Amino acid sequence: MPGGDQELGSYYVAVDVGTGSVRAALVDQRGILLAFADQPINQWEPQFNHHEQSSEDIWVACCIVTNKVVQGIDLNQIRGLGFDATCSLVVLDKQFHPLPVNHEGDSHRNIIMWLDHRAVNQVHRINETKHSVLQYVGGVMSVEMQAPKLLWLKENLRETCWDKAGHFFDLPDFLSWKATGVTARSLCSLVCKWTYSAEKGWDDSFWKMVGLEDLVADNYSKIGNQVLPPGTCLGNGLTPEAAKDLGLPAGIAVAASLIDAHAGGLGVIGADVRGHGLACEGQPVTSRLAIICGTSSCHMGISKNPIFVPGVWGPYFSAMVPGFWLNEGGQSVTGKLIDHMVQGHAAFPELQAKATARCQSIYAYLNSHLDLIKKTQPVGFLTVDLHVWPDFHGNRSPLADLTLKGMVTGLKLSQDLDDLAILYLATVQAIAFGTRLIIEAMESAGHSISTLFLCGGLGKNPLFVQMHADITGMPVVLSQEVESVLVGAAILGACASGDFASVQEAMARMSKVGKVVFPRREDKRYYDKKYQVFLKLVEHQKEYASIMKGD
Ligand SMILES: Nc1ncnc2c1ncn2[C@@H]1O[C@H](COP(=O)(O)OP(=O)(O)O)[C@@H](O)[C@H]1O
Ligand SMILES: O=C(CO)[C@H](O)[C@H](O)COP(=O)(O)O
Repeated sequence: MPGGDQELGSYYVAVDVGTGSVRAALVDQRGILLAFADQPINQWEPQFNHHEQSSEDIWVACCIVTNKVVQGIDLNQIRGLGFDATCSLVVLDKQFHPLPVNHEGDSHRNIIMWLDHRAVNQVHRINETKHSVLQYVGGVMSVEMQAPKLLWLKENLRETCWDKAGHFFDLPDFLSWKATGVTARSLCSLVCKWTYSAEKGWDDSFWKMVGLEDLVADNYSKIGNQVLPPGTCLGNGLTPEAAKDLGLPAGIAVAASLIDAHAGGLGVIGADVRGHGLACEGQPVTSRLAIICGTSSCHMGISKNPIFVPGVWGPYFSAMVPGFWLNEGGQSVTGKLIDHMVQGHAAFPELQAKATARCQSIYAYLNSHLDLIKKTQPVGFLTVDLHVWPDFHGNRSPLADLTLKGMVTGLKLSQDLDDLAILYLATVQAIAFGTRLIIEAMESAGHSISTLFLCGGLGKNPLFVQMHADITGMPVVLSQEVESVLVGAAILGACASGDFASVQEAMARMSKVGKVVFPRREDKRYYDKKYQVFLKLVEHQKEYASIMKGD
């Protein structure tokens, strides 16, 4: 009986390809992780703002982790496989071999990563068209989406890449193709990153207007002309060749995949919240905002009707939860920014040595160091005169301005560990203020959000979580399973296997509330003042730019 306790022996394999590593898990029908493995993946930055990866490397990493998580179990118990991955662009030739996305002609590096900002000129021209598809990406297309990257390849690598290309995949779709041989794309990737409409399909006039008419002429075969809802079972399931690579049984169901943030959304947003004293209890699921915080942060809010939020991606129909519209706010670098600030500080070697001596992560060490130096005041008050604007890689939402830069005000001559810890705190706070700005934009356009569901690597950082609660004034729910993105990928595998009738049913069964972190209301006045400063920072940055532009 699907979903019944007698089937607790049915397992799903979930694979999550993040920016920095590939993770896999063996997950049961209750959404519990029985085994976990991870493997770092290579990134190349051949020039500033060019970020590349290798689809071959990534597949090898997927195989390493899946082989590990199924060790010692009866493979007959595995019912389905689900993939999620970052929304990076994979380029293959007509025989499905990698093609170079770089001037060096290195075909091993055949992925333009999501955070790559090489196509600034191209996205600017796309936005100047004011084409109606732009209404569905928050009004302004991001340089991180696929159309500007395709145009860049056509204009810069015509002979070595563009003319030879047979297939452009979003990374999640590349993985499902590799596992099944099916080139169908997921509705999630095409709607969110490629301007496809769940209701109207491709818009020929857009591709012609931006100079990519060759994709239309080919009936979109290079970018996808068969589109399936996430969780749909693909073809005949896992091919014998992929089964051998992954260490899994041939023929098991493989799901149409999801972008990683969307898998995180599925993994957390549908949990039963009864008994936790949360405002969203008894309220529609649209009162919940999933925030997936890894290298970047993604703010996933759903609605029954389309909501147009300037500067926030979407509305996207059925791209995450079937039947719901999705708005996706985001911050292009969050985990990456924290790492950048901490690792670039003069006291970093001292921090590393002290953390290693205590067998702690550098972040656990910094958090305990802040607790020491705060004395009797709340820890957040240590940044009364140190403020950060976090857009070191442009602003994704809600300002949708890739020219914005990072700012720090309140620097001193000291370079000791206290100084590093307080800069780290101010950076974490700045990211949380960015989330507050995104939530305000979503609410003023019609969303009504009361509760945050946070996951991703930064969910392991209690300071990051508490600051998000304090600064937004909303409770933050953490899932029982820290690796909630993998629960989302497992939900896909479970749906593809036919064990659940719908994504909603699988979400309700497999995502579970763990810890709830409530805001410290007594600190509200302080954070409201710091938020005023935060808003001034960007106002001033724009003034500086305009002064420098003037004669
Ligand atoms: N144990 C930890 N404590 C605090 N922060 C962590 C921890 N582990 C990871 N992080 C943060 O999470 C970020 C990576 O998150 P992750 O979800 O693994 O990223 P991605 O999916 O983009 O590869 C890192 O940049 C780091 O700042
Ligand atoms: O654009 C995105 C989702 O739509 C993500 O930012 C991108 O996929 C990278 O994710 P992560 O920071 O978890 O590696």
